[in-house]
Amino acid sequence: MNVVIQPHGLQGTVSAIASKSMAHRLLILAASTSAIVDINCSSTSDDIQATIECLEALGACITRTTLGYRVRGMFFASQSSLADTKAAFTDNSSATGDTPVILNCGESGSTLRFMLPVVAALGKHAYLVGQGRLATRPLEPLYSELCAHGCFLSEQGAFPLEIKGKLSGGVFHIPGNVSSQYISGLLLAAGIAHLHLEIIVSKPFESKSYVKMTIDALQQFGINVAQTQEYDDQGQEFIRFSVDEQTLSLPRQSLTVEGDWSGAGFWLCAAALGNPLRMSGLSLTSSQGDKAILACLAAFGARTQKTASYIEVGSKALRPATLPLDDIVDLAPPLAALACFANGTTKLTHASRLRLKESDRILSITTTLQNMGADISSDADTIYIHGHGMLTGGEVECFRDHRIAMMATIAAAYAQHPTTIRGAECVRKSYPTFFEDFVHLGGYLETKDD
Ligand SMILES: O=C(O)C1=C[C@@H](OP(=O)(O)O)[C@@H](O)[C@H](O)C1
Ligand SMILES: C=C(OP(=O)(O)O)C(=O)O
Repeated sequence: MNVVIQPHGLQGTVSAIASKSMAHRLLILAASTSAIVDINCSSTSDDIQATIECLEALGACITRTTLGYRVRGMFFASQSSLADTKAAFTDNSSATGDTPVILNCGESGSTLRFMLPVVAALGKHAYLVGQGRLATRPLEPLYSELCAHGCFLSEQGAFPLEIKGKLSGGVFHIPGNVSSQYISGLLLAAGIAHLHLEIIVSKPFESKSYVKMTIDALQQFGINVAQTQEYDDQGQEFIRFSVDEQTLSLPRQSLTVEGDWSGAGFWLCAAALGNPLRMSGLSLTSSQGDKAILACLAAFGARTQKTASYIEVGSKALRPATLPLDDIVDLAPPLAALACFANGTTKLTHASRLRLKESDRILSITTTLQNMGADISSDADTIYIHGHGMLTGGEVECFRDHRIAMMATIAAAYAQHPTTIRGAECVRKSYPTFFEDFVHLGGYLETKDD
């Protein structure tokens, strides 16, 4: 799908979609019980759907309800005591059977990096497949650590990726600067398989709030994760996450997937460019690191107002900012778009892991915004946006990357001339209703076939 955006400011109120990061975690945990768990989740996406399909292939049954999802855990048996997930795990021979299952992770890095340890925890034999850039996104050292702890995996870098064996507990070493999803996946696996597991995470530890989200999700299922800060023999600091052998317990009531700060970042940055815009459904006490968008907007000089029921952002004269991305990597696209409209040089630092996403996002951000008239450059770890208070508009590709399509759209609404965005359907990965919300906020859009 190609869309043509005419310059026209956005205004009004929009509700946040559900956090796909939290949806993955709660769905995986609910699916690993012997019970039925209701999860309130106001929206879905291709990535959430990929996780659901993998969990169904592993034996869970997940149906869409008016409020979200009803999950019947993979160890559910009508006669079983709902609380006794551990016994179900041990007794259910089909859970450790050797008949391979095929798990399609779509383009979702989270799904792949969570499913590998989860499948290993279940002792299942599986072939994981996926699309787009997923096969070549890094798996090291999760891959080697799984191999060192009882699993066999086929060669990495291509699909299908076979995994078999049963994950054993022990100590796992993960550097903190490749993907926090390795740590989250292992913690989920420990909760599911009642393992004693320790993860030593070396510094720098980036995207750490995503691990906090995992710990919060596990806590909702009664699993506690201890976290300590320690020093090795050379005096180097590291973080140790430890999980004892614990059994998943069932939440007493239905769970709720909170609003998504990462997707909200696009609308909140747009609000700093023109008319005030309000967002509902976002929690200020969320563990999502991307709630730091409000601090980033303040650094640009935008006006932000927080109330119990909504967040409002309004424009003021924008100034450039220097912002480290290490804990807010998914906010790079909207922040880069916003910086084009400030006068002066914005630096988005600690950006190197952007190269490991659905596209090489340092390349896709700079190319896309350049094609819309931006003065932008990069080196290995920083994006420099030399803002001139305007963009011209133009014609751009999305690199099959949802966050690039959404970045181009908000930038286009405030550019001087129309912008054609090619391949805009990729927003489905995280935010299928993005263009509906854009139109609801007053955006001018035409769809155009090739
Ligand atoms: O755990 C998660 O839900 C995510 C972790 C982050 O990835 P990395 O830790 O690989 O940077 C983030 O970019 C991704 O969109 C979602
Ligand atoms: C990188 C992302 O997700 P994932 O790693 O799950 O593919 C994203 O949503 O921007």
